[in-house]
Parts: sequence; C-alpha cells; structure tokens
Amino acid sequence: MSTLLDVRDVSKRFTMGGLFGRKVVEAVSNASFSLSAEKPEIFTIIGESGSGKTTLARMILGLEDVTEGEILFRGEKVDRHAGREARLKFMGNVQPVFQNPFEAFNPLKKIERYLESTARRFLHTNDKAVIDKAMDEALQKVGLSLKEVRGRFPHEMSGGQLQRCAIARALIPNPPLLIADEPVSMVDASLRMSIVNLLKSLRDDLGVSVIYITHDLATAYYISNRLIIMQRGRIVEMGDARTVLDNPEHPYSRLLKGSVLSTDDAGAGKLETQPEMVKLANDMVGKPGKLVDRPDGRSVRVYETA
Ligand SMILES: Nc1ncnc2c1ncn2[C@@H]1O[C@H](COP(=O)(O)OP(=O)(O)OP(=O)(O)O)[C@@H](O)[C@H]1O
Repeated sequence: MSTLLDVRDVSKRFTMGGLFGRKVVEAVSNASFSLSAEKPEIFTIIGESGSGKTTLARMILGLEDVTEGEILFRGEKVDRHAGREARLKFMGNVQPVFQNPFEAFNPLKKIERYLESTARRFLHTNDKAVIDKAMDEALQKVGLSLKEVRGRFPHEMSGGQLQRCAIARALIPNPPLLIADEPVSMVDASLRMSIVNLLKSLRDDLGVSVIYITHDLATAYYISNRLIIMQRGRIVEMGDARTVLDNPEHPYSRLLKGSVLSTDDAGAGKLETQPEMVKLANDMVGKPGKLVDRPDGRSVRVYETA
C-alpha cells in the first residue's frame, strides 16, 4: 500500500528571546504517523490550546521548517525552500483551510477574485471559460454555484457560506489532501454540522483525505477515522477514533473526555472537575514516556514508574 503522507519522528523547537533570556519552546516532540494513498480518511489532531496542533499542520504544509525528523508527501520530502515550481506542485496537492473565513478573504475584494486567481495559478491558464468552469465545479462540490457567488463580497455571506467558499477555493487544484485547522470554530453553531458533513462528503464522494484539527471531541468522534491526541507537543494517544474516544487510556485523553459538558450531568449538577484526574494528566507533562502500540490497534504513551 502506498503512502500519501509520512510524518517521521518530527520535532519543532522555537527559540525566543535575546542572548540573555533565551527560551526554547518544544512545540512538537517526535510526532510520527502516516496516511495511506489508497484509503482516504479523516485524520484528526485533538489537543488543548498550545499542544502543537497548528505547528504540526504548518510543518505538513511546508510553511515551517522541521527541527528534527522529516515529512514526506508521496515519497518526496516537504521542503519550504524547494524551488517555485516544486512548491506550486506541492501546494496543488496539499491545500489548507483556515479557521476564520472572514480573515481569509479581504472584505474589499469580491469572493470570485480569490477563486479566479487560484484557478489561474494552478490551472496555468487565462482562458475565462476554463476558469469559470473550474470555479463553478469547485463551488458545486461545496453545495454552491458560481451564479450564487458572483458579484458578492465576503460580508454578504454567512460564516458558513464563506467557509464553503474557502473550501471550494482549496478544491480548485483537486488536491488529494486538505489540512483544515479548526475549520468550524468561527462558524455559527447552527451551521457547524453542515461544514463537518461537507468534510465527510469530500472524503466519501471525492476521495479527499482531510487532516482535521480541532478542540471539539464531538465532531471528531462523528467524522474521524483515526485520531491523535496531543498534550504539550507530544502524541499521548493514537488510533481508531471510536476506540480511543469510547475508552480513552491516557490520563490526559481521559481528562479531555471528562471535560466535555454533558447536558445530563449539568442537569444533575455534576460539573465539578475531578482534581485527581487533572493532577494525573499534569504529572505527565514534560515527561517523555514512550508511545507503545497496543493489541487493539491504538498507541498509548506510557511512563516508567519509580
Ligand atoms: N512562531 C512561534 N514562535 C515561538 N513559539 C511558538 C511559535 N508558534 C507556536 N509557538 C509555541 O508553540 C506551542 C504550540 O503552539 P501551537 O500554536 O502549535 O498550538 P495549538 O495546539 O495549535 O494551539 P491553539 O489550539 O491555541 O491554536 C505553544 O507553546 C506556542 O506558544
């Protein structure tokens, strides 16, 4: 089976401050996982704020250098310093979808201008008919059409519609992989599921793999095939999404699941955090431990006991 994406033992350290107050932040530590080229999937990265999700995504997109390890896309090293042609070819295959669609579009520019310039760039053409066709096809894939979008500015659309336009833009080069960093967190709660379902249909109907980055366990449970849970830069648990979320093993994964607000518990007045779980999860921070493969197909980080 061939590999679409191979993240091999990747770490990222940021150095901050001057000569005298130098501080090193290890944003990602020894992350490894791979996606198959034959079996499209939604692969989710979950973790609290600052756990390294975005840094990992930026390295996969070639927007950030890795400090150690390597990332291969279809066997070729992802390299942000590769020449213009090589970068363009890579970007046609791995497209980002960002969190805030209102930031992704300039409020003074009509939406179709973005779609047009992406089509021109990746299809290497100035032929208006070809560009219009590519834009319309991409918009149809997300449940819109060029007729509906033409002439409109970003503020004339809802957050959900605009995020659909951002996803349509990303689909223009027909990429096999999308990296969606918190794509629903800025969209109204009532429209969120339509975007989540859209990601699902991109996988099921178009064969696009998606790396879905989120804080939200509920949508992760609903759409993911596999997931990794990250705590302060380290993968603490990885495996089939339902296996992991039905019965999380690592203390941090259990804490995350335990922190999800259940309406039943809230109704019963059971909202206090469990201090012993918080302590257990915090005790693991900074300890490398070892990610151990388990017979049920998941991997869980374990620590030596004193
Ligand atoms: N350019 C940078 N320079 C210095 N430190 C950085 C930089 N980018 C990220 N970091 C640090 O790396 C760590 C991981 O950050 P990252 O943004 O990847 O986390 P995250 O899980 O995506 O968080 P969030 O959910 O809030 O977006 C944090 O401690 C952050 O402060």
